[in-house]
This record gives sequence, structure tokens and C-alpha cells, in this order.
Amino acid sequence: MINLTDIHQTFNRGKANEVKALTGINLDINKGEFVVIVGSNGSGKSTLLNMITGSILPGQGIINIDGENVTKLPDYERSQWIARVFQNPLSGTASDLSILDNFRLAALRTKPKGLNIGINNTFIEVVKSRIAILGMGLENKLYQPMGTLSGGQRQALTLLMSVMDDCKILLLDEPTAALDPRSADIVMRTADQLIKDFSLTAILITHHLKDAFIYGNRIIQMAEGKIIRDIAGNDKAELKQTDLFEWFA
Ligand SMILES: Nc1ncnc2c1ncn2[C@@H]1O[C@H](COP(=O)(O)OP(=O)(O)OP(=O)(O)O)[C@@H](O)[C@H]1O
Repeated sequence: MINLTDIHQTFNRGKANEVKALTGINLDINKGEFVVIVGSNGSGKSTLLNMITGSILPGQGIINIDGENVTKLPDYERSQWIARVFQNPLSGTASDLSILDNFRLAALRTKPKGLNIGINNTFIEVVKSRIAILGMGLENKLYQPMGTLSGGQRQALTLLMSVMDDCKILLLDEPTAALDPRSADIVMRTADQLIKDFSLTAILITHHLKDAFIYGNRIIQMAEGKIIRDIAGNDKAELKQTDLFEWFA
């Protein structure tokens, strides 16, 4: 589903502040895999996600998504496959619009320009039933502006919105970093459920080793722009939480 071949990325090349952010990344992620990426600050995790979304084009290497060479495609042309949830709950939603209008926009995200989706009863029922999964009572606040909700509520809705438009790949870039423990737990459990229900291919970046232990069927550790561990399937299931702590000792 996602294939990265010999990806290199150097920022500020030739200057005193040159940074080799990625140095020869080779990574194949199969359809339906849920990959968790851990690594110290500055190890290249976000740069790797930016390569996949196309918000940064690689200095060297090849990127394929769904069998198509997308190496030179900018992010807006890759959005047909990819939805991304950021750390900041404010970045995924429009504050002034209602919950329902945000969902309408989300459903249009990958559709051709000019297409319109009316808010009819069928659409409202679909949105209500999706939101009810959260158990936050937000299905009764469809006409409330998004800006009046808490960070946790917005992040949970951002996740739901990401599956309104048939995206295939969900990228979660520290989605719970700004949330209290209870909201973080709801957001992570919702993400896990959506990934399973919609058979999504997913990547989660997290500094929470407990989440890295609980979620996903493959775990990758990055250091200094490289993948230094890649553990999948039964081997991941057999890891102990203490093993992960030892990786960072
Ligand atoms: N646009 C940029 N310009 C210059 N340097 C950058 C840029 N983006 C990232 N870097 C540098 O590249 C390196 C990798 O950064 P990246 O954000 O990918 O790390 P990370 O593993 O996601 O870190 P964190 O856990 O702190 O979010 C860092 O040294 C960072 O300062």
C-alpha cells in the first residue's frame, strides 16, 4: 500500500545548520497494517509522515502509494488516499462551522470540485450514528459550532471526519499529545476501532509507550533518520511494555 525506497531528506543543505533528517529509509507497509512509530525527539518521525503525505517532497528516493509512483505529487493530489490527524485539535476542524457542516466538508474532501453534498435526512442520520459511537453525546449537538467544543471532543470528531470520504490511509501524528488522559484514551480507542471497521492502513506516531504497546500490529523505532527496529505480527504481540522502555534506556 505504501512503499518507500531509499528516502533521504536533508534540510539546510550545505549550511551550518544542515540536518540529515532521513538517511536511507526503506519501508513497505501492507494494506490494513497499523504501524506505530516511536523514536526520540528529532529522529525523523514527522518528516517521514510528511514524505508520505507529500507536504515535503524527498531529496532522494521513490514513494509509491497504492501501486502508483507519487514521488513528485504534492499533498493535495495525494489526499484521495490519505487523511491526517495532527497533535493540535484545532487543525482538523473549522471553528466557526457547526459539527454537521464540518462533516459535510469532510465528505466532500476528495470529491471533484463543484460537487455538492446537501444536508438531507439520510446524511444527518449517517453523521449522528457515526458520532454516537464516541459516547460523548455529541450527536445531539450537530448544530453547535465546532469552536465551542473541548480539544478532546474536536480530536475525536476529526478522526470520525477522516473516514467520511473513503480515505484508505490514516496518519496519526501524536493525536493525543494535547489531551487529558481520559480524552486521549477515547481518541485512541476510537482510532483503533475505525482502523478495524474501515480496514484502513494506518500509521501512528506517539511518545506514549503504553499506546505503542497496546495499539497496532507493527512497531518501528527510529533514531537519527533511520529505522533501527521493525517488529510485526506475533513478534509485536509478544513484546512486553518493559521491552519498549528498555529501547529508550
Ligand atoms: N522544515 C525543516 N527545516 C529544517 N529542519 C527541519 C525541518 N523539519 C524538521 N527538521 C529537523 O529534522 C530533524 C527531524 O525532525 P522531525 O520533526 O522529523 O523529528 P521527530 O522525530 O518527528 O521529532 P519530535 O518527536 O520532536 O516531533 C530534526 O532535527 C528537525 O529539527
